[in-house]
Amino acid sequence: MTTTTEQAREPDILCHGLVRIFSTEGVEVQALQGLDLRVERGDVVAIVGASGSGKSTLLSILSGLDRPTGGSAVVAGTDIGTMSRADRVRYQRHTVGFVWQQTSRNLLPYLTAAENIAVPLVLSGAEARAERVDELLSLLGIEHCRDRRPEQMSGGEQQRTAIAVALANSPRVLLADEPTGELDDATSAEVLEALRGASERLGVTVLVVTHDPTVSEHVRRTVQIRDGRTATEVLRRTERDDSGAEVHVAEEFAVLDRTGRLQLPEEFVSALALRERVRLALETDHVGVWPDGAGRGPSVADGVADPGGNADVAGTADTMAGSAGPVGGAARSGRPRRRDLRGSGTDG
Ligand SMILES: Nc1ncnc2c1ncn2[C@@H]1O[C@H](COP(=O)(O)OP(=O)(O)OP(=O)(O)O)[C@@H](O)[C@H]1O
Repeated sequence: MTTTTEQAREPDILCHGLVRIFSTEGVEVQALQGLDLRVERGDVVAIVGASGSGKSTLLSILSGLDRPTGGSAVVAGTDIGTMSRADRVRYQRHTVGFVWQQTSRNLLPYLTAAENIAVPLVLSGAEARAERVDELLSLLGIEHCRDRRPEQMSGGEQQRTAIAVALANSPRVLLADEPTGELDDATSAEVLEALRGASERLGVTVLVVTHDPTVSEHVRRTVQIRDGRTATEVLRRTERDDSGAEVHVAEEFAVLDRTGRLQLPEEFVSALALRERVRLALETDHVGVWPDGAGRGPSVADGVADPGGNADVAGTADTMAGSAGPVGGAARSGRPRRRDLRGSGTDG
């Protein structure tokens, strides 16, 4: 039996080896290629990645609109791959809320903000609806939009109303696909802050897919997807420096999956012209990676690595903690041409 303490520790989103293959006219596209992701309860996480990397496919699966071809996805204790049709309705009504990029998908155009927020409450047979509508209008700072239809609101107000609709039935997880895609920078910031505020006040877990470069100012964790897999993560925290001033620190990590695979950053691959095969060596506190054919890599016979003239791309136990920049950091002395990703950078 699962105890309350164990439940509190369970992540709200747990994906293992998630695969989604689309087949159209005999052509197969692997949109997700064994994606692993863990999001703790109450976290706000941004998913970023190039177009076609699999972000929307991931969100469709987590929202119960699509099924994975392989692997598993468990959201707030519900296994998405095995749920029945009835489970799905319950799941979409009570466990997850969604916000899409297009307002037309989020709000009914002929209803006011208050009426839109009431719709999911009516569908689920909730009581005390008027109080809940008031509470959400106030939480999202849109009381002034109560009696306005979407066309009478700004883009940001429409998206904040959409967040209120998504939160109406108190879901554990809020999924947002490009919620700021049609907004200017200032309005995007308002919407991202609204998501963060909702998480802080209600404890809801938020996963937001975005191209918005300013997202880093609003979330503590950004996960990058590349070719259908989680590739790197940036974690941010606030610290005090020696003079007591507040500084924002960002660290970049590579993601190591359960089978030990990790993706090297593109910059590293191109900097050393790594192709097809690389040489690896286990050192006392890190793993070295050398181009094949460099001629000076680790000796297979004695297992001793010779880093001279090569770059050492991996870090210590935390694998690849990097600086605030895309990738890069201070070189260590005594190891020529070495680019070390460890160490903290400040981004503000
Ligand atoms: N229904 C589908 N049928 C066939 N291929 C699909 C389908 N949906 C997505 N794909 C393909 O899967 C891959 C991942 O698509 P997805 O929409 O998840 O990417 P994305 O990262 O969200 O991209 P964008 O940022 O442009 O929205 C792409 O190659 C896409 O063409």
